[in-house]
Amino acid sequence: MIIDKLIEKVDLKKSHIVVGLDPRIELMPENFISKKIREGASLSNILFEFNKKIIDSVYDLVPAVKPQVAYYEMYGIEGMIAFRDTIKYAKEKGLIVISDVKRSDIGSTSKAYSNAHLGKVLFSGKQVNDFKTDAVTINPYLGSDTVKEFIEDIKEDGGMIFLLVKTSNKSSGEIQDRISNNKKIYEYVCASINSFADDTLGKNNYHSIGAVTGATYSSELSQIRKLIPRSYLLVPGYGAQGGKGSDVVSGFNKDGLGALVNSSRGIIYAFNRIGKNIGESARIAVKEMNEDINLNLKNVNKYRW
Ligand SMILES: O=c1ccn([C@@H]2O[C@H](COP(=O)(O)O)[C@@H](O)[C@H]2O)c(=O)[nH]1
Repeated sequence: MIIDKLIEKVDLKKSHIVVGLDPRIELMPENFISKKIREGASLSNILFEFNKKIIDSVYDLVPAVKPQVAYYEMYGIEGMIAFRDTIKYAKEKGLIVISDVKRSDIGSTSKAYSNAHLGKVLFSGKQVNDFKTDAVTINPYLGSDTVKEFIEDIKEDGGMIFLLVKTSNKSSGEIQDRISNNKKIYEYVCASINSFADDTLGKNNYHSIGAVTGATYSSELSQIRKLIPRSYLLVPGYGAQGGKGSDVVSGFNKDGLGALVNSSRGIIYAFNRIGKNIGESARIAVKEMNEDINLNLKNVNKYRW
């Protein structure tokens, strides 16, 4: 099961970090782009090579990466080729890949999304779902029938899903924090996560249905931790959105596990701050982030190693 492989890698690398792979041409160093253009590289190759530099520099330090599909879709077919190649390469380097696709739709269409990212699609005997990954993010606000389609696939194939619970953006409370029958809307999502989780418990006592909860809402993170104790939390919002190590510790359990903290811009564009090349800067930024999180976990007696 991916949840157990993930925990194995967390332990091996002593890291709770997910590196976000959100490539944007206009944020890449100019000399990198112009060299690639001179060499005749395609757009997909430029995007992939940028990600490859990051992956090659951090794969031994972190358990997982998270490509956000929007940064590939925006570049059309070329972007999606880079998305496919990035997933494949990251897996080859032993990383868990969480595709941030935030999918869901009516049941039959959810099934198609699930097939695309977690299942198996065959044509003429050949597997054609190029974007097959380890885990995906899901928007649960369409209701349980949409989520169940993904759960069928993870039960069959061992993958993971992370349901949006309390997102990191400024206005996430407009709907997610609304109260109905004395409960916030996101608390209903937590209850549904517990009810979906049957038969997905791994050997480390965490199940395969996780939740996305932003580092920018530390007290909600702490509450959500208690509401869904056996779920892994995917925690974006560290770094560029202002989240710090001290904000994310409430997302961890006493066993020192239970949360994966994502940073995208703070790592992949760290060359702006650190001044070394793309890869070296990303590596330094990951080491700093790891230290920050692990030190804060030690301070609250949740350091595992
Ligand atoms: O609530 C959410 C859900 C997803 N995200 C995604 O995480 C990264 C964050 O990037 P940074 O550059 O570290 O801010 C990005 O892909 C978002 O789409 C999130 O931020 N909040």
